[in-house]
Amino acid sequence: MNPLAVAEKLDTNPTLTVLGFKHQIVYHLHFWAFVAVVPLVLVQWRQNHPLLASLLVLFCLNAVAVIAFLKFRGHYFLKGRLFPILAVICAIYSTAINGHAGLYWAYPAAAALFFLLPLREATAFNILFVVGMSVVSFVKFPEADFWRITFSLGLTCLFVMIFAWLVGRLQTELTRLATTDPLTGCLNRSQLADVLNVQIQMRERYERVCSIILMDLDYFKLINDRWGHLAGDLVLQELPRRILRRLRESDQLFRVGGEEFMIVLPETRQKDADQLAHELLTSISATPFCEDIKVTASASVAEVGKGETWSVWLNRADQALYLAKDRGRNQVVSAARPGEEMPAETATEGPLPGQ
Ligand SMILES: Nc1nc2c(ncn2[C@@H]2O[C@H](COP(=O)(O)OP(=O)(O)OP(=O)(O)O)[C@@H](O)[C@H]2O)c(=O)[nH]1
Repeated sequence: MNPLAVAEKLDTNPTLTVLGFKHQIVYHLHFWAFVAVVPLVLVQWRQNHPLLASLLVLFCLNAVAVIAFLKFRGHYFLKGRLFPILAVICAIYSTAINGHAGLYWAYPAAAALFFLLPLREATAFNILFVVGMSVVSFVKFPEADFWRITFSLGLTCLFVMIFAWLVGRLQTELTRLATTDPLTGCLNRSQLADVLNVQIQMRERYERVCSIILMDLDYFKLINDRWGHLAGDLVLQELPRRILRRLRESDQLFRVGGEEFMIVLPETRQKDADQLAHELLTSISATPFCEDIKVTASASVAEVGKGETWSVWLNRADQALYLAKDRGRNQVVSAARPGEEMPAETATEGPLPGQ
């Protein structure tokens, strides 16, 4: 299967929805908080509370900046921390000067903390917040109210913390499911374009090299036909284990098709990637899979060229892989340099599995 054709459809991939979950939360919390707080600026200003009004203006400016950054740059700054810090300061100060009218804002502020900060940070921050609110309510309200406020705010924090913790776990699991292939544990195609684009930017900005290896098992259909689909699956599971033994931490292994894999090798020249590809093919063919299934693979190698898009880069590797298959399989072919054509070849059949 041509990985190019599939990766082209990434824009409509539901995986992006899972990966964009945190951005969505940050966006909506800032947007609706902005809508709610703008009228409060006027109210506090009219009630002659210039400091609180200024803090709220700062809060609104931060919200606008975060929304704009998310909309136009696709990221936000300070990990969204200014929102909870300002919200907490405003809620405590407002309770100190406005009494109950300020206290009501403590509850949404406490909840927002858990959705904007990492869980531990949010928990620590919320403990400080509840202590701060308790001190203010002890000074400001009758003792019965102090206890009510402390317990109700504490309980709200606990409930939201449990909810945020469960949502966080679900999000982690969903991200894992969305980005990895369940059979082999390799990365799936969902982030292929992003990963290649990062390497292209490194090439353009800092002249850093990067190569890819495309690898396709030979006559895999025959393995399925002869030993059964389950044995085929076992071969597909064993293959990444053999490949990963030879890779560096920074290398990434993708399953881009049924029996087709791609390795991204940052900081690796074509010559070195070519040598690695030969070693990988040897490690595949030298020892049978599942004790008696002899497997070979064909591979191609392509170093990223200057000014290339990821699809052109991948296409060069794809052409070279076709050539490796045409030349009889169980071999590595280096991709043509950018702009050059691959030579045409007449097909020769390689050894069949088990032979
Ligand atoms: N067991 C198993 N087989 C799979 C899986 N995904 C794809 N396949 C099989 O892989 C085979 C790929 O066959 P082809 O595309 O003809 O390629 P091939 O037989 O390897 O031949 P060449 O690539 O030309 O050497 C098909 O029979 C698919 O059913 C999988 O997850 N498990």
